[in-house]
Amino acid sequence: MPVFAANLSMMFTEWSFLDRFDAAADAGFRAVEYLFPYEHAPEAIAGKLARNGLTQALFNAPPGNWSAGERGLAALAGRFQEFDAGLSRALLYAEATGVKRVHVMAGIADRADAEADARYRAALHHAAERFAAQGLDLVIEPINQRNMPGYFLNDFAYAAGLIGALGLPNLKLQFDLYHCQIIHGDVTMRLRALLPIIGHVQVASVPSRNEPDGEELNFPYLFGELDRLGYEGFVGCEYNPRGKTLDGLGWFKPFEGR
Ligand SMILES: O=C(O)[C@@H](O)C(=O)CO
Ligand SMILES: [Mg+2]
Repeated sequence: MPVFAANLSMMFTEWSFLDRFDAAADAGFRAVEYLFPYEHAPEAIAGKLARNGLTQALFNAPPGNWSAGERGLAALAGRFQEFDAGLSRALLYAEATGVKRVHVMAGIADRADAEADARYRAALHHAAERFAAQGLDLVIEPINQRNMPGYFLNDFAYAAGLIGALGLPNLKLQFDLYHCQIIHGDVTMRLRALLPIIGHVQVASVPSRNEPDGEELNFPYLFGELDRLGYEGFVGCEYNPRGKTLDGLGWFKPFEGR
């Protein structure tokens, strides 16, 4: 059965960020993920993980100025120094939390722009080498244009081609079923084809991005498919609860404590 990681940027937001760790553990989660840890001291987060017996499944490297609309720096011109400083910051939190994979975002840029493409490849190469030295995977995630207009990495085939072309053993795909269904559909066949390069999975129902319990996707089938494929990584629960987080955990009952 999949090992689910509660996404603390979206779930348990009734609690303050640091209290979300306790709430997730009390609800039966054994792992957590979130977008960004950087407003909190690494030791504070490490303490919460340890006290609750939680595994840190994933977080994102600093994305630039998020509140100003930036969504990563890897493909952007003139931002390499800031990008690299962000990697150092992520590595600090990786060491404290024991996380084994970090999501590096591309940024808002035109994928048809050959210079942006070259910058993105060079930045990923650099970041993957820095991460490898600390035993970490670097994951990249195709994101749909409805949620993130103008985001550079907006296609699963392009991401897979890039991972293949760079040939870096620790560069992997973050396969968010929600984005895959919106961008392409045919989720099961893509999971099957891309399994060898998948480093992390995330889920939410489509189109609402609420609990993974229905709408366009058949989650019991997809969770079973991850098992049949032998996927051994985490499945991040990156959804906005319809109401209170705890009231929406019916879908999770069969997996509690795993
Ligand atoms: O799917 C998403 O949006 C996230 O996984 C992310 O990392 C960027 O928002
Ligand atoms: Mg995602």
